[in-house]
Amino acid sequence: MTEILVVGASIAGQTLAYWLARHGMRATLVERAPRLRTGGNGVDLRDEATEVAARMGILPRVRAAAADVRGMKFVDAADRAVARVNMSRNGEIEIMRGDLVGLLHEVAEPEVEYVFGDSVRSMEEDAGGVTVSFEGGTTRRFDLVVGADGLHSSVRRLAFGPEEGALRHMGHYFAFANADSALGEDRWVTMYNLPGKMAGLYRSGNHAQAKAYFIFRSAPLAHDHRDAEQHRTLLKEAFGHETSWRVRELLDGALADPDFYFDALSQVHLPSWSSGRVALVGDAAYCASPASGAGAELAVVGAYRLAEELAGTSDHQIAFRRYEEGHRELVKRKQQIGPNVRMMVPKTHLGMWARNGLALSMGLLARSS
Ligand SMILES: Cc1cc2nc3c(=O)[nH]c(=O)nc-3n(C[C@H](O)[C@H](O)[C@H](O)COP(=O)(O)OP(=O)(O)OC[C@H]3O[C@@H](n4cnc5c(N)ncnc54)[C@H](O)[C@@H]3O)c2cc1C
Repeated sequence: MTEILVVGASIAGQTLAYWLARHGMRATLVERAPRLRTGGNGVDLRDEATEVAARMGILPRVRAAAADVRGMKFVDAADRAVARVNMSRNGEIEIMRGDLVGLLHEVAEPEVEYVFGDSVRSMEEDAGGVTVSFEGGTTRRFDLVVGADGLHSSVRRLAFGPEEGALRHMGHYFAFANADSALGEDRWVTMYNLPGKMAGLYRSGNHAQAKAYFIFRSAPLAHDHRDAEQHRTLLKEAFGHETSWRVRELLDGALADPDFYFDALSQVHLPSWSSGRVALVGDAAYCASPASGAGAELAVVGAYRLAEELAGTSDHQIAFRRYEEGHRELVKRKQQIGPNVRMMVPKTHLGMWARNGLALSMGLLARSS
């Protein structure tokens, strides 16, 4: 039986491990965190990703847990909505990231070996397989290894070299945190802009916990993605002197939140998603960034395709090539995030005015049609 190590138990990793097991392969999932990481805001499933969820038997529960957000509203400093954009769903389902991670765990757990609190220290490949040394001190042998360990993938670093070669800085930094749930309007994403910055609130109809988020434009900063204290300092530098709207309140809450999450808005671009017996899936291979609204979709569809291709041939090189050929086009489309970023974070007052005018006319059009 083919033995596959999948590194990272989130959306890509759990989907992949589930389908590998369904195709008769043995999947071991190793997750660095001591338990599932359930933080984050809403993520979207649409088109083929929704079909994959249906084939996994979780679609009714995904729908039941859907975030129930009506749309986005742009507010002024006095918290008045200057424009609203209703979200036209067209079959798309928004679900809190943690809920999706939990549902995937429910179906994968009976089929898959989970190892929490450990990670890969080194990998040595030979003609017959890969010998993996774990940080916890054990050594095991696998036929293949798949990195599903996110934007700052360790598997990618070990098999493809330093992450600087893969990451593309998209000119912004972002942060998410829990917020005072009395703030914001139920079922609306609220965005408040200053030139090159946005502070916002996310209130889903199905979840009591409000979420705060921040985005700001910046050239690359000397930034260590593991250093939470430094992240707090950088966010404070970007927003600490802003007193308008609710920025101070949201910032104070975010800085005190242990689940605070900060990173550069980055994408992953690689000429190939595999090297020998090691492949990558999800953000590790082709992160499109949270501004794409497509991270979960790319992860679910990519994982499903990779498992299908591995099931279709005993030659992993052919499978890896077919997975890539089948998935590149979707990735390329979803990595085009320029319009989303310009809409969320206009650079100037004029840009904000133009965006609000456009949003207003879209709202009026929607009302009259
Ligand atoms: C805490 C968190 C919050 C997020 N919030 C949002 C959000 O609000 N909106 C949004 O659009 N996207 C968010 N994302 C990113 C989003 O989950 C992905 O874009 C997308 O769903 C693809 O998922 P993935 O499984 O490829 O990667 P991820 O969801 O990033 O998962 C990677 C997994 O690998 C684990 N891992 C990392 N390094 C190692 C290692 N060396 N060894 C073992 N395990 C490792 C991580 O702990 C994590 O569980 C978030 C990611 C995380 C981790």
